[in-house]
Amino acid sequence: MMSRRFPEAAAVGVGGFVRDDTPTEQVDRREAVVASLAGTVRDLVDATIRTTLGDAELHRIRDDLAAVVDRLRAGQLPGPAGIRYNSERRSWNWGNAVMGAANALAPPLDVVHDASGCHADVDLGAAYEGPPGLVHGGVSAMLLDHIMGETASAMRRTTFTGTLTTRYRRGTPLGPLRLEASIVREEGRKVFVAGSIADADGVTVEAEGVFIQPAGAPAADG
Ligand SMILES: CCCCC/C=C\C/C=C\C/C=C\C/C=C\CCCC(=O)SCCNC(=O)CCNC(=O)[C@H](O)C(C)(C)COP(=O)(O)OP(=O)(O)OC[C@H]1O[C@@H](n2cnc3c(N)ncnc32)[C@H](O)[C@@H]1OP(=O)(O)O
Repeated sequence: MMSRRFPEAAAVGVGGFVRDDTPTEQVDRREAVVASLAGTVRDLVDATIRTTLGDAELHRIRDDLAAVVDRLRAGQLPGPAGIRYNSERRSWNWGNAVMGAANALAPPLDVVHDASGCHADVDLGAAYEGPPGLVHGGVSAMLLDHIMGETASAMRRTTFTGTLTTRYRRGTPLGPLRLEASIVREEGRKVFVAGSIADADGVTVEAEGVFIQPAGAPAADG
C-alpha cells in the first residue's frame, strides 16, 4: 500500500498551489481523459456496493482490479494533486474531494457561477448513503462546504472555511439534488455565505458559513 503521508511530495513542492504552464488546450484534453477514467472507477464503486455475485467471482474480480492498480502505479505523482494554474488562469485540481476530475470519490460537483452566487445539480448514488436511502449528513456538509467556498472565493481569491453550520430540516434522498449558495455580506477578510440543498419537494439542508481570506493569502486579482 502506498504511503498516505507524503514527505517526499513536500520536498518537491507538490500538493499546493503550483504554477504549471501546460497550455490550456492540453489541460482540457488530459482532463477529459482522467474524467473518463474516474467515471468508470465511480461505476466500479457503485457496482461493488450493489453486487450480488458469489464469493469466488468476487475474489477473481479483486485480483483483476489489483492488476489494474499495478498498471496505474507505473506512473504516479509523488503526493496529492494540489491546485495547478497556468498563465491563462486556467486552474485544475483533479484530486479535489468534491469536484476533482480524476477523483472517483467526488460525485463530481459541476459548479456554475451565476449572478447571485453558485449552483450545482448533482445526482448522488449508493456510495453517498447514510441513513437508508438518504444522503449521509457529512456528505451534505462536504458538498455545501465546497459550493459555499467557491461562492466566497468568486473565482478571484482564496478563502478557507472558518465555520460551517448546517441545519438538516429533513432527510435528503439519494438521487437528483440542487445545491445553491450566495454571499450574504463581507466584513474585512470574512465572507458570510448561505447555502442549501433541495430535492424536488424543496429544501432539505440549510447552511451558513464564514469563509476567511487567510492573512497574506494571494488573490488572483491582486
Ligand atoms: C496564487 C493564485 C491562486 C489561483 C487560484 C485562484 C482562486 C482560488 C482557487 C480555488 C478556490 C476555489 C474554490 C474553493 C472551494 C472550496 C472551498 C473548500 C474550503 C475548505 O475545505 S478549506 C479547508 C478547511 N478549513 C481550514 O482548514 C481552515 C483552517 N483554519 C485556518 O487556516 C485559519 O484559522 C483561518 C484562515 C480560518 C483564519 O486564520 P487567520 O489567521 O487568517 O484569521 P485571524 O485570526 O487573523 O482572524 C481574522 C478574522 O476571522 C475571524 N475568524 C478566525 N477564525 C475563524 C473561524 N474559524 N470561524 C469564524 N471566524 C473566524 C476572526 O475572529 C477575525 O475576525 P475579526 O477581524 O472580526 O476580528
